[in-house]
Amino acid sequence: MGVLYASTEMKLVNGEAGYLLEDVPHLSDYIPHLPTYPNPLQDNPAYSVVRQYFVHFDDTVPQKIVVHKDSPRGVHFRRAGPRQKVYFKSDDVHACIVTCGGLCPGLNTVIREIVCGLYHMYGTSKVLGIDGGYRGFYCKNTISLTPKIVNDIHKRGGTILGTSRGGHDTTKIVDSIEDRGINQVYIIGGDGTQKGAAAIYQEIRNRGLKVAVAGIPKTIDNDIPVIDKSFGFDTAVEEAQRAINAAHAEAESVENGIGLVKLMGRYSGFIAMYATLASRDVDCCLIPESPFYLEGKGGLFEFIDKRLKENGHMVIVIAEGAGQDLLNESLQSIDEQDASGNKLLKDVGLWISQMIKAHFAKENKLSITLKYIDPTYMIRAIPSNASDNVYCTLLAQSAVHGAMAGYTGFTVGLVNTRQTYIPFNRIIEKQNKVVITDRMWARLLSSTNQPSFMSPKVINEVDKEQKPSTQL
Ligand SMILES: Nc1ncnc2c1ncn2[C@@H]1O[C@H](COP(=O)(O)OP(=O)(O)OP(=O)(O)O)[C@@H](O)[C@H]1O
Ligand SMILES: O=P(O)(O)OC[C@H]1O[C@](O)(CO)[C@@H](O)[C@@H]1O
Ligand SMILES: [Mg+2]
Repeated sequence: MGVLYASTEMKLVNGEAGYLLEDVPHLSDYIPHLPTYPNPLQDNPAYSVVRQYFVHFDDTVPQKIVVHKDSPRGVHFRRAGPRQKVYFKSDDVHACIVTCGGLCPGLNTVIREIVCGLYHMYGTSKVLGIDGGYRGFYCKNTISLTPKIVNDIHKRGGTILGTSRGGHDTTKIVDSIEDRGINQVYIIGGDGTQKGAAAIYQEIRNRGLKVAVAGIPKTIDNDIPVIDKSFGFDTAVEEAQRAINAAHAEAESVENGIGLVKLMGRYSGFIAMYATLASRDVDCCLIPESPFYLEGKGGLFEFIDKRLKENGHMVIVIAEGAGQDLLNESLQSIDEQDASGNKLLKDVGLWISQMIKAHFAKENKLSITLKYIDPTYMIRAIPSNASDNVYCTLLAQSAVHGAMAGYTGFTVGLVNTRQTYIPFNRIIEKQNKVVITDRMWARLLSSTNQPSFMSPKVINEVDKEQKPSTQL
């Protein structure tokens, strides 16, 4: 195998038959002669029964699992898990955990399992919670975290540490890490947070500090690339069913009833798409990736008219980022941003409700009853469900194993159902989006029987722009 360092950030390892490992940085890449220690897990009775508990140094996971007989082996990521040797003595570990960005089911579970993993698996006893996101590093007091303190936090929604947008000041954050003597930093957050984590890792490396930086990707939007799915997504989709059920009951119970549900998803329509596929009561799903129009032949109004005539009621699910171009045209408003620089969206649910009502009221076309349900924050402020709880536990443990083994500048994530370490660069280079020329969107169209609202010419253009997304 040949090792290729394309830059200080990318660590590529070439192998035979087109094998490529997109490796993660290691503390020993920039600090020579680091001592190693036997992994304390080898004496842990809980794990002693497992044959080959430690992950082999050469274990990697392929990004693509569908291959042809002569395909190159392609991109691989380092398999996550405990290593035979660790780079920190248990007593020397001084870890911290921070949560940033919007809420997501499972945040507290990840916090709990990092703390318990560090204490119970590695015998460490110094873990700090950073209060209120990135700015908490330099303008707030820290919170001491012990297994007792975090014992039942996984049953609560939100984050016990608090969170925020904006306030990322790399120099001040790394000064604070250095001043406090922190040597493992666990950063839980979405795409913006992972960009911030990459900047912190780079500054730590520039200063030559023995500090491991591990990212744990969180977002209900599922807009983080490479990974199979982000934690909290399943819980959010499940909770969205309650809103869709309510919309369906309301619509079904009156003549020409329309139930309209707006779901989160700023740039990616995964929640709307999966909630629609799961429910089977939805007649039309609108997402940011699939443009649509209202008036005229093949437009949304024509479809509503048709469905009401066929069924007497209908349910529409709209992602909050859908149709923003139409909304901006119609309201002629200016763009606003939140503290992190994310575009602040107009309420497309309210707008489209008004447009639909106005359309059918015009010339007394049809008497409709429209109920608009906006469960926005309800789907993300809840505790994680059972499957997300298990997922969060594995992610947290993988992050702890990785940092203890001296890896840094990585995000943990599931790739083809295996826990892996992915370099920050790959995680932050683009956003994961629904690819509307993929099979999944076709499945949705065939389940709702809605039109694609797009001409073949537009589909071709979209095809050129979009590459296949991460499979869920
Ligand atoms: N390019 C960047 N460089 C450094 N820090 C960033 C960058 N983008 C965002 N951040 C910081 O990351 C934190 C979270 O970012 P953001 O508000 O975009 O949420 P997020 O992590 O993307 O989560 P979500 O969008 O899912 O709620 C903020 O404190 C923000 O200042
Ligand atoms: O209102 P807030 O907290 O800024 O967050 C809203 C955004 O956060 C997300 O939930 C992602 O975390 C998006 O779906 C949504 O657009
Ligand atoms: Mg984001």
